[in-house]
Amino acid sequence: MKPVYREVYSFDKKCYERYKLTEDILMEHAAYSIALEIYKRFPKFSKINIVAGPGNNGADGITLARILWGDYIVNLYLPLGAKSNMAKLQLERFLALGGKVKEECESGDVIVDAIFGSGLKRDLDEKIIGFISKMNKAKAFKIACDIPTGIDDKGNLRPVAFKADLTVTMGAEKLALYSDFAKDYVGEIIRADLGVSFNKYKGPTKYHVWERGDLILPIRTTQNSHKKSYGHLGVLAGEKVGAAVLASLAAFNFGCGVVSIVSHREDINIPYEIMHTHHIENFNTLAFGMGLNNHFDDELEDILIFDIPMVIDADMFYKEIIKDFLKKENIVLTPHPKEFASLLKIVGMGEYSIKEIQENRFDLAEEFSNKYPNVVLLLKGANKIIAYKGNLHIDPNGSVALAKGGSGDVLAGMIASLLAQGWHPLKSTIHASLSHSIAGNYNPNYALTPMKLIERIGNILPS
Ligand SMILES: NC(=O)C1=CN([C@@H]2O[C@H](COP(=O)(O)OP(=O)(O)OC[C@H]3O[C@@H](n4cnc5c(N)ncnc54)[C@H](O)[C@@H]3O)[C@@H](O)[C@H]2O)[C@@H](O)CC1
Ligand SMILES: Nc1ncnc2c1ncn2[C@@H]1O[C@H](COP(=O)(O)OP(=O)(O)O)[C@@H](O)[C@H]1O
Ligand SMILES: [K+]
Repeated sequence: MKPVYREVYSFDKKCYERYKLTEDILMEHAAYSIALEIYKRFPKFSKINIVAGPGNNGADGITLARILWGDYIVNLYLPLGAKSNMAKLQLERFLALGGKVKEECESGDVIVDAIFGSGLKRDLDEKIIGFISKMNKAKAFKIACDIPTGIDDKGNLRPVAFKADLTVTMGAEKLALYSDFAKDYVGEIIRADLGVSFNKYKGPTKYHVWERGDLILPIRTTQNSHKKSYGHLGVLAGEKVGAAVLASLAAFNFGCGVVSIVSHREDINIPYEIMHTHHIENFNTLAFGMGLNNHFDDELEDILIFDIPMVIDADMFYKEIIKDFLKKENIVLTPHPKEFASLLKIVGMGEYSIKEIQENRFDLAEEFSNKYPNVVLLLKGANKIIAYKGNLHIDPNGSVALAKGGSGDVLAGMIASLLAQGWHPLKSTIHASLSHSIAGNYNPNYALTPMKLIERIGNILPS
């Protein structure tokens, strides 16, 4: 689990004011950390093209050009000139070394984007958009300095961005690097220290990114136990029974001792290992909403009274009664952006389009969590956001292979499985999400189906 931050200016300030470092020292470390990646990956005299902007992101790029000069063929471009004091100083140093600023773009082995970093304020203009488009088309290894140019502090594209293979981010990782939009642009992310240990640089944060190595699986440790030691989950089946079947099978494969489908219909086919009942009783956990439509509408008041953990999904986010479930403890909500829009409307937090939800995912998840601190919210997407007590936990480990009907039903079943096995709602949600993401990394990425995903839950190796 690694901390991420909305901004790092306050940490840079701490370096200057408390630790007596200078801008020059920080910048030297920033540029040197990119140089190290180039030294590691490319032989001497490879051709390195560096496009530097007018501010301190550009100054990092110019510093890099000076460090590499003599060891590599360095082409430095300054399409907007050098404007900040540091950019001007770094340019003087580069020129003193015999470096030259190029006018016309050449092909190369590496392109470094140091146009804009954390200072991006508005949409890029046509000239820069043209530049970025050329850089993106070039056949070279692409490195972004701090953050790919065009991605703003919320992680949105303004309106295009540099498509990096590697982002070397300065000081601490920024939350913006983990937006759904940024996922196709950041490439591998490496954090650079700026002259003091990360432990001295960083501060407290509400934002954390979870990695594969953090995964905890529900490995059984007690031989003297029986099926009910691992919980009895009830999954409500409504109009689309398949959704409940997928959730049930996922829960069963993820360790839940007994799983039952509750349905008022007789004519449904249920896999042999899943039980079928008509009544909601004897469960220690419930999952419902997936494929439900209006089935069980008359029973939702009664379900409210049960004092057991619940995973609430899909169709439930369109019903007014959802407000009452939010007052309970041990509730996990798993909306996708459209369902989240409906939920926000019902609870009076505003009317948002799906686009607006996606552009404000972090803010809205945090706001919701502050309003409903008892509830765990998992907002689905390319990078899942899990919000609890105003903190955001981000799972960026999933892949586009999961973009298939039924993936979400599997996820709901997996969370419910861990709840049924007695785990805390936040822990259940984080580790079910990580497992779902890891199991969902499938090659070829168009061919994953929910049934294959369920099968793969059993093949995740403990880390
Ligand atoms: N202490 C620090 O501040 C450090 C900063 N560093 C680097 O400095 C960067 C931040 O530097 P700055 O604050 O100077 O910001 P940037 O260099 O990211 O951008 C600021 C400049 O770009 C212009 N600008 C912003 N948006 C624009 C747009 N859409 N079109 C045209 N011009 C636009 C601004 O007017 C300003 O001139 C970081 O991303 C990092 O790379 C590192 O060297 C480490 C230390
Ligand atoms: N591009 C993607 N990258 C990573 N994960 C994705 C992507 N698209 C979808 N997912 C994940 O797949 C699941 C899809 O859920 P959902 O849309 O509710 O599907 P369904 O309702 O059909 O089961 C979510 O967990 C989501 O985070
Ligand atoms: K950049």
